[in-house]
Amino acid sequence: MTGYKVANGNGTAKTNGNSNGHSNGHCNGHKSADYTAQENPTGSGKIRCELTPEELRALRVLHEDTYPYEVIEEIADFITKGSGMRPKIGIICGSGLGSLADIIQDPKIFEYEKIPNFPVSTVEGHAGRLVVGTLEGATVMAMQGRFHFYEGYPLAKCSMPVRVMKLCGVEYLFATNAAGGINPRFAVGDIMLMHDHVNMLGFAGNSPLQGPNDPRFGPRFPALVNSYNKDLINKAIEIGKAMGIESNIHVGVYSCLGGPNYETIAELKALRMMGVDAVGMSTVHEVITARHCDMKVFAFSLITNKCATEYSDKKDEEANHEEVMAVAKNRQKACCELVSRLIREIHLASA
Ligand SMILES: O=P(O)(O)O[C@H]1O[C@H](CO)[C@@H](O)[C@H]1O
Ligand code: HPA
Repeated sequence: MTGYKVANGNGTAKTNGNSNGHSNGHCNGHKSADYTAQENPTGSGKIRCELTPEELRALRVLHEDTYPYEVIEEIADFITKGSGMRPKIGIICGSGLGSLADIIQDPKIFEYEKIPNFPVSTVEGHAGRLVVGTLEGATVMAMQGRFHFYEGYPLAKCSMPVRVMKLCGVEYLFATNAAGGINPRFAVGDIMLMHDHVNMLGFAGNSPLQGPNDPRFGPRFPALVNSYNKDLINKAIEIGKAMGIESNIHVGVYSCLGGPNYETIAELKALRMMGVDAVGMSTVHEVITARHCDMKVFAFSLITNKCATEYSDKKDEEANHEEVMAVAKNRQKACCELVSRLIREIHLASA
């Protein structure tokens, strides 16, 4: 064993073995990739200048996770050239809410696996396609499938597509999610317009903006008060009234936890005491990234389950992804109408 550890980009550490005979402690003049020379742990005192394939792979994974401006630019070019469009509105579809992308007209579809340097979706209810087209006259791009921290992606990678959207020309981010309702006034199927968030991953020292800051995206220390656009919230409330679903629309605070496990009763009680109304495992890092690069943000949670905040033996009070998906499917029509009408207003106001 050479005995040192490299992060593999999934938050775990791997120990590299000296299995292929390359780490022999000699400089052989071979021009290798970018790396820091290590003192040879075999004790010969010489510097080892060649990386093992495992080390190179680990470095590549780390590099992929950093997504420099130029890489994001390449992805954005791929999408704008491939679609012939510079979309103005970006939509992220929550669990079971992929139909928000199905209503896009004249769609150009990009499978994530065919987009260079793009991660892949691994969660049921997240198809893994980027759809570019028009909706209510506005140019839009929608992520039918988002990336979550619990899938093993670092937060910067989870929200990297928001920067792609920015470089494609997007000015407005619409982020949607399925969430558990903690506010006792919320019913399953209600929609909570997000007006603020509690970033539990941030409390734990994790941010999509960690690492060197590239000022071409935004400032080192972005302010997050007023992250959720008040005009859009007010317009959405008006639209809710016009749709006759006023009593199912709330304005509240969302909190993102790491997942994939759902919360304990004690955690839910603590969140409620902190003023949280709905809980999920996404969205917050996307909003932070969007605000960092000065996008206007509108976000909502579809309440797919009520979170129990008292101890009980009842199985039906436990959250599960099948229920989340089923409720989202039932409410997709209302969610699509809300989004379409709001996009129409934005489009008309800017025409
Ligand atoms: O936030 P979205 O992607 O809508 O999904 C929510 O639903 C899943 C749990 O059922 C979690 O991924 C949670 O974050
Ligand atoms: N907790 C966390 N994430 C969720 C929930 C929940 O109850 N429902 C949907 N996503």
